[in-house]
Amino acid sequence: MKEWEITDQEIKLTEKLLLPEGAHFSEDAKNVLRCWHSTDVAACPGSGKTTVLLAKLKLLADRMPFANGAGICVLSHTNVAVDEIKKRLSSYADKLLRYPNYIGTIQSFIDKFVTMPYLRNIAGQRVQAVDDFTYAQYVVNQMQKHRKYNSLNFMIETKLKTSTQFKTKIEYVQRLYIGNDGALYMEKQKRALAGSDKESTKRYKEILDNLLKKEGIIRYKDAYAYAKAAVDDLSETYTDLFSARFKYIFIDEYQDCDEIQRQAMDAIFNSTRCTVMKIGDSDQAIYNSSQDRTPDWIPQVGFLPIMTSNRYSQEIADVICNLKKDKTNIITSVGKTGIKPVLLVFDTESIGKVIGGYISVLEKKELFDENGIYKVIGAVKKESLAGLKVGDYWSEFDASAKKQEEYNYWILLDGIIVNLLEGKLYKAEGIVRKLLCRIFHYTEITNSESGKEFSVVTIKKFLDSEYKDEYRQWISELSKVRPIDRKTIDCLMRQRINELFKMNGLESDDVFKKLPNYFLDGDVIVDQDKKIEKNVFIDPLRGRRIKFDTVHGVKGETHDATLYLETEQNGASDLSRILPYYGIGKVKASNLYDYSRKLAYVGMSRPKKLLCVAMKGETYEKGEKVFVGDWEIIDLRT
Ligand SMILES: Nc1ncnc2c1ncn2[C@@H]1O[C@H](COP(=O)(O)OP(=O)(O)OP(=O)(O)O)[C@@H](O)[C@H]1O
Repeated sequence: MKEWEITDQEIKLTEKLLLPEGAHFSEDAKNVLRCWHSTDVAACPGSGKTTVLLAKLKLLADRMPFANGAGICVLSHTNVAVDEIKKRLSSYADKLLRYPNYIGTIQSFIDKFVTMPYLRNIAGQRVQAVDDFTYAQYVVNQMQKHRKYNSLNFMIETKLKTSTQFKTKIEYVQRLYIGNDGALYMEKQKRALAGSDKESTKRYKEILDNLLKKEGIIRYKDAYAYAKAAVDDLSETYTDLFSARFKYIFIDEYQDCDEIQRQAMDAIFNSTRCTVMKIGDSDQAIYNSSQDRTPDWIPQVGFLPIMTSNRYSQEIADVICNLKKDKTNIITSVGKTGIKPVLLVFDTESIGKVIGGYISVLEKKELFDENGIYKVIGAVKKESLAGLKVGDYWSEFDASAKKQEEYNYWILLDGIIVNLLEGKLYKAEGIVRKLLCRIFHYTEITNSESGKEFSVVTIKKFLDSEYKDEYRQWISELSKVRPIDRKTIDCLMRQRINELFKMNGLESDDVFKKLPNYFLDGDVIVDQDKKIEKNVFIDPLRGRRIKFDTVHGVKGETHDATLYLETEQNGASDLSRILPYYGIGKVKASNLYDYSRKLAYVGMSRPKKLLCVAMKGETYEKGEKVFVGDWEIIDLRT
């Protein structure tokens, strides 16, 4: 790899392009900018990791094209890299986003270049991953079609007779799986249903094998296991191609990679032949669930640190550093501002005052920039979960808010195409249901059972009871149709949607004629910043736009002010679970403690100017002494 020489003048130009007026890169950030060999970069929230990555991309873009047609590869967990390039490096976007460069998500990269080629090789055809239900339908079909599966069929029927949990064979089959020991298991049961050498187990495996080789389908749940096998199967000749095509590889948010993703990255990219830079912060690993056992990322010896945070004040840094695993101090370039973090203490009677309390604090601290970013965030939003959640603080919060892309046919269609190309039929099918929900909405067809509009969940039940075979056939066709492009998929979708309406006697003419123009507008470009304005509270005092979101939703963002809401999961609150990191009580065995610590660390490190935390009275009373001095306490109970 070439160790590029970066002049001071170039750094100055990059600062001008990417940093706020008059700001400079710190010395440790400059070290990263000047480093062109493989290394890990570890840094705290707000240290400018994303900005440094963009700066490196700009420096590389200035040097493109590279010798031998080589390119760069930028991987992350969301498409944020692409969005940031478009927003902050717009004049370089064309150059950076085109071949031979690859910028996208880690999972798509692995699916596209590792898992799917492996499966295609085994199956001799393109493979699609389907949902559990569809897969079980295929399994049951096979069992009933061929006599050799009689013993397996008989075993399942016998078990089903005594089962109180399952009513149908499909429900039962959905829960079957082959364990690591090769035996046949039922989910959540410790004892195998049949050992690995038993006839029914062998036949079950045979069906899975047939479905892969003859039908070209796998269950998406099993894709992970296939990825594992695919990584082990990678040949040197194949990985050599990657080292030749990509000379500079940046893996952002590396802490969020799971075991397989880490193995895949190491197997694909040879860090002695190309520059592999892993950038991350192990304290911000929240992408994998609290059940995930992937060990924390430990940056390799000789890693480059970026120690100074450019986002928040020293007062905020001093209260969040206890949430770091090593609890070391965070130095800030902003220094002390005189604004302490604010704790809003409430109880059941006063929970309704929390948002008003936040607005009063914004007012008191004179934060009323009309372009300011004011957010309210919490870890738990799901309405079906018991316990405190974001919606309890604001009754109009909609946990299922739709994105703008759901309001345009072509964007939904492109989603179907992308997922089919990646072999994710189960995701494509989910989008087909979204699309049907929109069309039912515009044609004013509601669910006759409830009288309400269909949701992606209720429409599944409806399709299943009214059009089971037709819908299955439709989805199966989607997985087989070629080529997978706009024209073909559009044609198939229009035909099937019209058939569905005709069958139901809902519409005899072309239903697309009834859809609004904006829904069918082919020129819509989704702007991530202009998602439908759901979950925005317009404050009546100054008209500030206060956006409600989850902690996951604001990862990587910078706000002017953030209100972090206490929420509950599995019978306890996230804030009570972080008290031990401040010396109150002990960290218990549950992974939820460490997960809550990281969630709070990510959420509370978003604001530039003001951090507010809404805490229940009982949690506050347990940890009262922690807050004395460092926090301004506002008791809403009085
Ligand atoms: N050297 C700098 N001087 C001043 N401001 C900076 C500097 N570097 C970055 N910033 C600003 O600091 C904020 C945080 O930067 P950035 O989002 O790149 O940090 P990050 O390390 O990626 O954060 P996180 O880990 O929390 O996602 C942004 O508003 C950015 O514009």
